[in-house]
Amino acid sequence: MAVFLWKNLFQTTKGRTLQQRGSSLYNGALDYDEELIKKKLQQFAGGSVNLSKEHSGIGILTLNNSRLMNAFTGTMMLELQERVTELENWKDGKGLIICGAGNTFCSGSDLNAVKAISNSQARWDEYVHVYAKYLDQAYEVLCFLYSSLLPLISIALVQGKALGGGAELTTACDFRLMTPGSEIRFVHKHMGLVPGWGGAARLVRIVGSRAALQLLSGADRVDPERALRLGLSEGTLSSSDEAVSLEEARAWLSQYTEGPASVIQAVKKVVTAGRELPLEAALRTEKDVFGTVWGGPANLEALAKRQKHK
Ligand SMILES: CCCC(=O)SCCNC(=O)CCNC(=O)[C@H](O)C(C)(C)COP(=O)(O)OP(=O)(O)OC[C@H]1O[C@@H](n2cnc3c(N)ncnc32)[C@H](O)[C@@H]1OP(=O)(O)O
Repeated sequence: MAVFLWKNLFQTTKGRTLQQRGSSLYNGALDYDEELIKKKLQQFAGGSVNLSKEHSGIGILTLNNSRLMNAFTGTMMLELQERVTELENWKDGKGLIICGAGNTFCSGSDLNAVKAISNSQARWDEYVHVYAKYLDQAYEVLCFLYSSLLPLISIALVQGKALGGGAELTTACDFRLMTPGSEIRFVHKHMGLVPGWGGAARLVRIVGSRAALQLLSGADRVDPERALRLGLSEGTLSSSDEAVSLEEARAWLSQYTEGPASVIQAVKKVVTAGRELPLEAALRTEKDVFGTVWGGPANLEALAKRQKHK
């Protein structure tokens, strides 16, 4: 499965940046013009995805669609891709916190968009392609977030509710921190669905297949205590206040992002390779990444200081 996910991801990403990857997983005989599909996604407008890049090397990505509990519209999907591309090109970046505005995380895909697409007078093949693009966009960006191609240590700061695709988004981060009273819930079964943004495969890696099966087949509400027990969350923050919890998440992440960006990014790359690649390829990647830091400025500085580790 790991090999499949990795191959699948890299068949579409190898040698290309997120920005350059225009083609859809669903491209086939009924190939639609990308610009046309983009225009169609733009018809499902609303909300925004905001990025602030802090001097500390931590980026804060905020989903902002308070009217719909931060559900993902078509334009938010497009914006998410743009913001992640910006993060990909951020040389000083070390960490990322993903959170929702209005003190709730994300309620998944915009059900209005899904309904509008299926009710439209569009031809069936056009419907399939627009819907596929919507799904594809989310799937690809979340796979990218989870991969070593974006070498930032990431946290999902779960306040309020993370439902459906919102729960899937939390699994695309390295860590999850939850505020008191918050919940992660894979509600897909109740919608007649299964995860489609890569959330099931990642959940299995995080909590194991038995717990994942329970969470998906029961559409269980996972509160901070259960998430901690399952290893789905790293910790419960002390406050559910929006600003205070963000500050706490920042402080938590800073423990791991202290130091030069080149070294932190290299750490993330070797761990991600170990998580996703077959052993032989992971070992080779590690050797290659080592070569990028060995004799580098941080290494030379440490040698000059005669660093002791007492
Ligand atoms: C592969 C991806 C699969 C998916 O993501 S499928 C989508 C999964 N998500 C859902 O089914 C969420 C359905 N919504 C809910 O359960 C509840 O609205 C929710 C999030 C628990 C919030 O409950 P409350 O706090 O009582 O607030 P509320 O229901 O009055 O919601 C406020 C307004 O937000 C809307 N909303 C919430 N989630 C939405 C969504 N995903 N798409 C579109 N609209 C959504 C909701 O309809 C309501 O709008 P309005 O005030 O009725 O106009």
